[in-house]
Amino acid sequence: MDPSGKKPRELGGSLPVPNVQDHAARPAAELTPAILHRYLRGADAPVLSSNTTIVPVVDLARLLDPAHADEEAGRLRAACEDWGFFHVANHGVTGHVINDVKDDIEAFFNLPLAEKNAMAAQGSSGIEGYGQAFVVSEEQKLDWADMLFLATLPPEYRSLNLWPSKPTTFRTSLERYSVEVQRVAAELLRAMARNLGVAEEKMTSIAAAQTVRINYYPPCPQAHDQVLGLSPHSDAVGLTLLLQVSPVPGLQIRREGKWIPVDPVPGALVANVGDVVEMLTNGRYKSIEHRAVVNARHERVSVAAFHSAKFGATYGPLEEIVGASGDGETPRYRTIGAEDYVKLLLSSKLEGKNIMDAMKINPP
Ligand SMILES: O=C(O)CCC(=O)C(=O)O
Ligand SMILES: [Fe+2]
Repeated sequence: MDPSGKKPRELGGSLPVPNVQDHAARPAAELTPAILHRYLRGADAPVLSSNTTIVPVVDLARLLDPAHADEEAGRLRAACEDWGFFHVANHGVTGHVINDVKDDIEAFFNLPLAEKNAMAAQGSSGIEGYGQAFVVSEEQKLDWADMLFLATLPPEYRSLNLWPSKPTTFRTSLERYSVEVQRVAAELLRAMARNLGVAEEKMTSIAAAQTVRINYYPPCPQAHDQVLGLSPHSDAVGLTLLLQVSPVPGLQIRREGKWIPVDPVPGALVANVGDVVEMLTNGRYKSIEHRAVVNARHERVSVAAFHSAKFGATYGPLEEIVGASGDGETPRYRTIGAEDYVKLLLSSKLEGKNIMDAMKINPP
């Protein structure tokens, strides 16, 4: 553990891969079988259509209103225990802040490739910047997406050299959005702490740091049903808040062996419990596997804001849940320093719940 709590440098990196937006922009004939092969996967579990299963909605304004807080907290508890995913309505992030960040993201991805590549992640120096993360072998199937991954909070964790300076408003728009979303995360975590009967700080501390992953999924006219925009994974963080920038569906969650679409709800964010909350709650709240599919004709953009503790913290089942001297539930996860946890994450392929499997002890 780094007692200074500073952001460590060499945490691990990702292998360089082709730019997907560039592939998609070229004439179809240039996308040869040899190129496409790196993206093609086999068939998977069936997808339920969105009108058969309804993902829960938590209304943040009601959660913060004493007249409705208890009822809404019950909804939040059920969503965390049973789903791990929910829409957040009335989150209070203004349309203005959201539209600005949307416009600036669109303008960034419309820049010529060379200008975007100037923000590219630098080899093994981390996974921040423009490109693709979590590519650890040449054999691994690739995702049909490019991304811009940036540490946003606290400000001292930022690598500003990788923050686009074009469009000129990008940095201020992203900063404003990131602060607002961190507030939403902290409010949700505070309500979760009350539901769990643990000290608020134990949960809100996992919104102290934030990274943002902006996913750009180009259309995939060939074999889009055999290609994924983002491989199945669970988020290795505390709490994720996702903005589905485009009206195009793509996000799916794994539930009872099926993939369920979580289609964009105008004005709402999508929240999901991450692996760290699963560990802290000793498995009461589950971090659910999810993926993104691609569309044959339409591009799709999403912005995931990941919240976690600052470096220097440790992650493990909370004392209030497992007891200080083994008098509570049996701990089902080991305890690990936040820095070692990030190293474990960055040395792994993005695949299912592999990080959680590495953290499990005492299976039930
Ligand atoms: O694009 C999406 O809807 C999912 C993004 C996601 O799961 C992630 O960035 O971790
Ligand atoms: Fe995710």
